Amino acid sequence: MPHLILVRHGQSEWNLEKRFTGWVDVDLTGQGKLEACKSGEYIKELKLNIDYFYSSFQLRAVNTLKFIQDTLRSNTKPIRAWQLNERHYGALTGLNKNEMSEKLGEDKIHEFRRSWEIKPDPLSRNNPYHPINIDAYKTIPKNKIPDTESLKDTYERVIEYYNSDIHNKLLDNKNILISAHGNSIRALCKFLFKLDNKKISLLEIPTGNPLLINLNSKQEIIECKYLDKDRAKNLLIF
Ligand SMILES: O=C(O)[C@@H](CO)OP(=O)(O)O
Repeated sequence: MPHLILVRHGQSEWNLEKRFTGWVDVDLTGQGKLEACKSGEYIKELKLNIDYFYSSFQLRAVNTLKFIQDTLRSNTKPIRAWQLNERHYGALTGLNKNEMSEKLGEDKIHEFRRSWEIKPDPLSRNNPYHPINIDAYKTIPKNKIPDTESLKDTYERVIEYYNSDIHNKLLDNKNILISAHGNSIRALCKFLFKLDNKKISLLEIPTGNPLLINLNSKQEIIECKYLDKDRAKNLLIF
């Protein structure tokens, strides 16, 4: 019976500052590092052998995975996939979420954040926050780098990657851990739990709280739970 563990990175510097982050490569805060170590402890208690460790290209997910692997004393080389990156927030990138709610109204900002197809205006390629100007993304083909994304766009790249690289390993009974982001994990959950557009708009993913998904050999989900139960009340809507 294969296991899939999804972890959203620990609190980032811009989570703390409540800024739209997307592909900007910010690191973890002190609290985020603690959340990552705690995630490692919870995963260790499962006494599972994890065959593959994945992260996005982004520092906050890469470092969360490092803390987890250190806690597990695992030397397995992680696989980094840019397709697991956070949703690109376009022209909202870097702006403060509260200030933007005051300016454009809470409903509008909620629509940008949680609707399925609506996307912010594109971010100019001259903007220093644009991924083409960020070193960590140098190896990604330029024509694959978005200027803005809806959750639907994020879903398309995440699920294409999942189907081509991860699905077969689960079929082969391998245990997999993915360290990624709020919206790339929401995309995966929409696919795995067959959530409709209404349900996915209600799904929030907590930082540093591993979601354990147990599958059967046909890849049907038989159980799913957050490992930090105290921080998971009212969270699951699957
Ligand atoms: O800013 C972001 O990149 C994401 C995740 O932190 O935010 P939101 O929850 O608004 O989608």
